[in-house]
Amino acid sequence: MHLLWLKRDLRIKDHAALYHAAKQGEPVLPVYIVEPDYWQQPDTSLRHWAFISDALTELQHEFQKLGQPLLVFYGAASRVFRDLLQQFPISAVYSHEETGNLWSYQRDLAVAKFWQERAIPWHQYQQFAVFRPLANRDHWFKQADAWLTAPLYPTPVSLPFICHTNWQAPLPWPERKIDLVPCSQAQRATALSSTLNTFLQDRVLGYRGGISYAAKAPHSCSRLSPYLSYGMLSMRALQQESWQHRKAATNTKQQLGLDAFYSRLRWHCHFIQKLEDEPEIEARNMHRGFDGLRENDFSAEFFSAWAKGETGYPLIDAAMRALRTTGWLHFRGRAMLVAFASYHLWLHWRPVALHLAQCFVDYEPGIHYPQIQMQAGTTGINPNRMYNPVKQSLLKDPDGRFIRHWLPELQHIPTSWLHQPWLLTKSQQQQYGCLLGVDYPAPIITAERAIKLARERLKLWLAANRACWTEQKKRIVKRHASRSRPIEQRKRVSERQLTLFND
Ligand SMILES: Cc1cc2nc3c(=O)[nH]c(=O)nc-3n(C[C@H](O)[C@H](O)[C@H](O)COP(=O)(O)OP(=O)(O)OC[C@H]3O[C@@H](n4cnc5c(N)ncnc54)[C@H](O)[C@@H]3O)c2cc1C
Repeated sequence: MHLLWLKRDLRIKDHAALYHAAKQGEPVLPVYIVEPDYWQQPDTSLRHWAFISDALTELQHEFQKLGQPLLVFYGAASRVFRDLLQQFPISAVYSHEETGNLWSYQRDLAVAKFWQERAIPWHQYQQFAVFRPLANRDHWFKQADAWLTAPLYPTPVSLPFICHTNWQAPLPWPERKIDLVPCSQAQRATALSSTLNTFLQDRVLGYRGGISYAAKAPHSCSRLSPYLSYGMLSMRALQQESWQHRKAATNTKQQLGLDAFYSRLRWHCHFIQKLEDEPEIEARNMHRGFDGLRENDFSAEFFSAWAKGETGYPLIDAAMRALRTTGWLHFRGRAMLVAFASYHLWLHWRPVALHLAQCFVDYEPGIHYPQIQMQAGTTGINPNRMYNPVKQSLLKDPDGRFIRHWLPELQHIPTSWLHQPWLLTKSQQQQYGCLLGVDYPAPIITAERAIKLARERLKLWLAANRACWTEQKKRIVKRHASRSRPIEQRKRVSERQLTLFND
């Protein structure tokens, strides 16, 4: 009998591990494990669980139709496997490779040892264009193309029955000592097909012009991230389906939208490959030359204001409060929150990353940590993007729709003052029903002064640490930078990530 271990791959379509486990007609036992230790990690939250538990319910319907229901166990993976071995004649284990957090990396090492000691093979398959191991990035684009355009894995038509299921919805919630307040408007796992269909058929028309505008983004973006993060949707299947739509598209807006979407999808695997190649970047600066830069300056007061959406900068606060309520934020909003925390507030990226990881329903470690480091300026290969919070506000929420929605206390302030409410006189504040420091915070820092200070700090730091700089940078480019041709064939090496901001 084959054991199918489901992790962040909660689907049956284009499922390499299921396909291989079932292809000889051998009985397959599908198992999901809720690991209590995992749910104590500081980058997890019950928002993730709310989505996963619905996804498991959906998946159960699929497995029941195939003939063998899904089993769910609570406990440490090795302990669950030990118990299963006593009940079932398991001859091999099948799963997808997981590029998770440091905890799941260590867990997988322990699990590998467990099966090895029992001489039971554990077959792991790629679920993204992420290669294990990858010597360097010279040929990654080509390899990724080949992988993403390869045929999808067929789904078995049926599975031999082994045993009845051991659970029914709703599954018990894992325990967590401290957690965020629940997310009242989160995306649901049950909405996958409507999200995908409305996007490809209609919402993609607004993708190109809408994804960076705070008020338009929730509708214009695909909103497929949580389905990709927990593997309800296969990345390869999505790429191929969107490509088919692109080929059939006759409307220019639709073509441009699908082109932009298709290129964004590419960044998914590109970023996950970074964490796969260097799992330590979850906790350490990608460029070690930045070690020590911000560690000793952490302000708990600034962090708390930022994390609650109470900095006094309307666009920043609206973005954080939207995220806390919905569990989602568009790319530009995420980048801006990290940049503001890193440069204006001079906070180290690690606590910032953990807070956001808990907030995002779509938390995907492989995208999250490399993106956080990029926005915090610790990769050594990306430009420092210090967003001006007022300029961004005027550009990306010009009529203040997003700000007014998420900061109702600013509702009656005219648009001309909305982006900088601190410029209102006392009597204007009274007139518009919003007293600064009472109804809405006064700015916790002065943006211009904070950025000047950040620039000076960086300049001094770079001057003092120049010696180790170039060697480190070369190492990072070789290991992590995207390129369509090998380094030797290029005149100038630059991170193509820049294209992410051309919208
Ligand atoms: C600091 C920071 C942290 C982030 N953390 C996460 C995370 O934990 N999980 C996550 O899925 N995304 C993360 N992103 C990337 C991006 O913001 C989200 O993928 C996107 O906003 C999700 O919404 P969507 O599915 O509607 O995106 P769309 O614009 O519709 O894009 C479709 C898909 O392409 C991929 N994608 C899009 N943009 C990027 C990008 N810049 N980098 C990598 N992949 C991308 C995602 O899989 C996304 O679902 C982060 C970005 C930043 C700046």
